[in-house]
Amino acid sequence: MVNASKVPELQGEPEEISKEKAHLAAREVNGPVLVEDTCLCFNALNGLPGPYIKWFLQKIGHEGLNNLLKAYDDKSAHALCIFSLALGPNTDPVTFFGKTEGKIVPARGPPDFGWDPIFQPDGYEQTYAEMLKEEKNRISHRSKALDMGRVLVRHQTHLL
Ligand SMILES: O=P(O)(O)OP(=O)(O)OP(=O)(O)OC[C@H]1O[C@@H](n2cnc3c(O)ncnc32)[C@H](O)[C@@H]1O
Ligand SMILES: [Mg+2]
Repeated sequence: MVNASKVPELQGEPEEISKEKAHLAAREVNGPVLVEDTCLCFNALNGLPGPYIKWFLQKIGHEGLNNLLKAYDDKSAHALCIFSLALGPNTDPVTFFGKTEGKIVPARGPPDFGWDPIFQPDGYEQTYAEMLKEEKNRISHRSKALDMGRVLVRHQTHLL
């Protein structure tokens, strides 16, 4: 387990942040690490809040996030999950990710997990929060990232 306080809060594009975080964490533990980050990217805002969604959610909540898009007709967004696997401090981390397209809506459904109530995936009438867990897991950014991870590991046996 890495002491998260020793890993600096990085800024930049999601993939760079994830890779650098894995690299720093691998240096800290002097061994292999797998890091995961989740971004919520508003297309009208060129991808923001993106990797900073945790802080935006904490500070302005679901209503504030909806308000950020008030000035725009485009409410589309994507949920992005990025994993980076660093086998050690001296190897380049391998990154895999998954993306689910959708739109930002006024909160609906149980408010117990993150921004689930304000994200409605394309092709669905329900928000992530209104879906059954199994249904969300089937289409989620995270499950797509893990699918890509499985494919990568299968094709790169030297990773194991
Ligand atoms: O800073 P770290 O240690 O990564 O903490 P974290 O895992 O809570 O933070 P992330 O940046 O990875 O997550 C971004 C935010 O998105 C939320 N979140 C993550 N996965 C989500 C999902 O599938 N649906 C809704 N919200 C999610 C989570 O609660 C955070 O507020
Ligand atoms: Mg995280």
